[in-house]
Amino acid sequence: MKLKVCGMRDAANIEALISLKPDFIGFIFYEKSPRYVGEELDEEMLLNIPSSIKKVGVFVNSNPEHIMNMVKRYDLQYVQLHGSEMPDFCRVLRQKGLNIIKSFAVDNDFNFAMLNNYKPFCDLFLFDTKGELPGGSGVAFDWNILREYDREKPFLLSGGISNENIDQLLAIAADVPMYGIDVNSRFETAPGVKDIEQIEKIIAKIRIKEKQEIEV
Ligand SMILES: O=C(O)c1ccccc1N[C@@H]1O[C@H](COP(=O)(O)O)[C@@H](O)[C@H]1O
Repeated sequence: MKLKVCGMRDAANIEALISLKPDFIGFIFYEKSPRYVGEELDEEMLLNIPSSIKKVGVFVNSNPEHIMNMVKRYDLQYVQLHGSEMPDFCRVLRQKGLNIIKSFAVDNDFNFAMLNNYKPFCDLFLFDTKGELPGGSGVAFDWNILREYDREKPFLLSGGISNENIDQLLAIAADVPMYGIDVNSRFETAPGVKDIEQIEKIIAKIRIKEKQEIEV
């Protein structure tokens, strides 16, 4: 199971996170977020992140020119579209060579059939909790609804994931295989600053579960 750690911007915190080798690091380019990268994100430092760790830019209903500029400036390998972007928007960006993660706001009434039009134009889906904010709410949805998903397109799970609910999540993942999880606000000591010890703990839990599965 892959791990994405989202909402990073502090250089020392990013350095510490890199040593844990997450699969993805996310940077929020949504100005209204408390985790917004701002204008002072260190380009040089981002360019030095090992290529095995994929850099993801998170955008909410941004225009394609801005997205392309940020991709080039920070050498982003993925864009996460976390607003109400339509399939054609994903298609246009993907045609420009970008890897697309499209997020969807999920509640108990979520209709998975609406994903069909997105499938040809996305690399990964991301299921987050529906709420008043576009993302970063720290609230989980009832993951049992994932059993209704056909899993034709691999997905990341997000929304309020923490060390308190990871065991429950891993139990669901045994029935509903997921590409990875995306952790964010429940691991923060301050907006945009992650508690590295807590990240180490969740990685250990994921790895123990994977080891148990190999042994069975
Ligand atoms: O984190 C934010 O502030 C944010 C703002 C706008 C769009 C997405 C955002 N983050 C994404 O939200 C989910 C869930 O985060 P949380 O664990 O509930 O805090 C995650 O995918 C982040 O990438």
